[in-house]
Parts: sequence; C-alpha cells; structure tokens
Amino acid sequence: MAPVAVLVGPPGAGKTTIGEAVAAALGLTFVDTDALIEARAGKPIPDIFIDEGEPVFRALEREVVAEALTSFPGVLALGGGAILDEATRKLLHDHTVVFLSVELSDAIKRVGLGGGRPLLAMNPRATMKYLLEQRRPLYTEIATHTITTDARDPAEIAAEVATLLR
Ligand SMILES: Nc1ncnc2c1ncn2[C@@H]1O[C@H](COP(=O)(O)OP(=O)(O)O)[C@@H](O)[C@H]1O
Ligand SMILES: O=C(O)C1=C[C@@H](OP(=O)(O)O)[C@@H](O)[C@H](O)C1
Ligand SMILES: [Mg+2]
Repeated sequence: MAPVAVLVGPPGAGKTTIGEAVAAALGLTFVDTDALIEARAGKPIPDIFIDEGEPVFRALEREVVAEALTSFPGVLALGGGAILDEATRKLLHDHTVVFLSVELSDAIKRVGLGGGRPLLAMNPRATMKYLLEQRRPLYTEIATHTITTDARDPAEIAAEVATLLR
C-alpha cells in the first residue's frame, strides 16, 4: 500500500491544511509525518529540537516517511524539510508528489512568528528566504505536480488537488 498522494513544500505552503481537506473530499484518511514523529518521540516537535537537536529529528523523520511511503494508503503530508534527505527523495520518485509552492511574502504571512516551527523561531523572514532558495530545486526535482498557492483560498487549492487525483 502506498499513499494516493504525497504533499511537499515549504513551511506555510499549506501541506497540513490542504492535505486534510483533500483527504476529506476524496473520502481518504490523512496523516502528517510531523504527527507520526511526535507520536514516536512522545513529545512535540519543538521539544525534540530542544532536547535532542535537529539531527535526531531528521533521523526520526527519515524513518517515519520511509514507513508511510510503503504502508499508508491515504493522503500523506511531509514536513517541509523531509526532502533534504537524499534517500527520501529517491523513495519519492515512485509516488504521486504534489508540490504546493509558496513565495516568501505569503509563507511569512501564514507562519507568523513560527507557529511551533523551531527552525523559524529566530529571524523567521531571513530563515524562510534561505529555506525557499535552498529547497526549491529539491521540491521541483521530485514533484509530479506543482500547484501555486499564493493569494489563493485553501478550499480552491484543495479542490484543484482533489481533481487531479480523481
Ligand atoms: N492558501 C492559504 N491561504 C491562507 N492561509 C493558509 C493557506 N494555506 C494554509 N494557510 C494557513 O497557513 C498556516 C500554515 O498552514 P499549514 O497547513 O500548517 O502549512 P504547512 O503544513 O505547509 O506548514 C495555517 O494557519 C493555515 O491555516
Ligand atoms: O521546514 C522544516 O524543516 C520543518 C517543517 C515543519 O513542518 P511544516 O512544513 O509542516 O511546517 C516541521 O517538520 C519541522 O518544524 C521542520
Ligand atoms: Mg505541516
């Protein structure tokens, strides 16, 4: 069993929000790998970063993503940085991968001052600018579909994703 679709994109792209809506529209289950990581670690993501550090978070992320890609049958949202891992990107080549793109201005409006995202806790605008530049080629490399989300309503984006999956 594999996911019907895997949503990727930077923080604030709407992976969690759109993923839930698409799954509901198609009568599928939804899971976010961030939630799987929190369940496995037994603590929220900011606490994993504080107590164990980013490398431990990334190792947990690699594990749960690999498992979900072979066993989860619904709509799967990844954390924004999951695609930094080369092995994860290779695994994604066999899947329907929807890249929700967002530019700096809307991404910052949406995540505010970080919203539980430890990487954005300091200098959110400068960090987001760096993340977008560093990761854009990686999202593009693995995406089978790209959907622009800037200045668009979540319901409209979810309807577009649901249509392409039907
Ligand atoms: N298209 C959109 N327009 C406006 N706000 C959005 C949109 N998509 C998501 N949001 C809001 O932005 C925030 C981040 O969305 P989220 O789904 O958590 O993004 P991601 O999982 O990609 O980081 C949430 O508060 C969500 O309600
Ligand atoms: O971009 C990143 O590296 C991260 C994004 C977060 O998920 P969202 O993309 O859903 O915000 C979460 O996995 C963690 O805070 C790290
Ligand atoms: Mg999310």
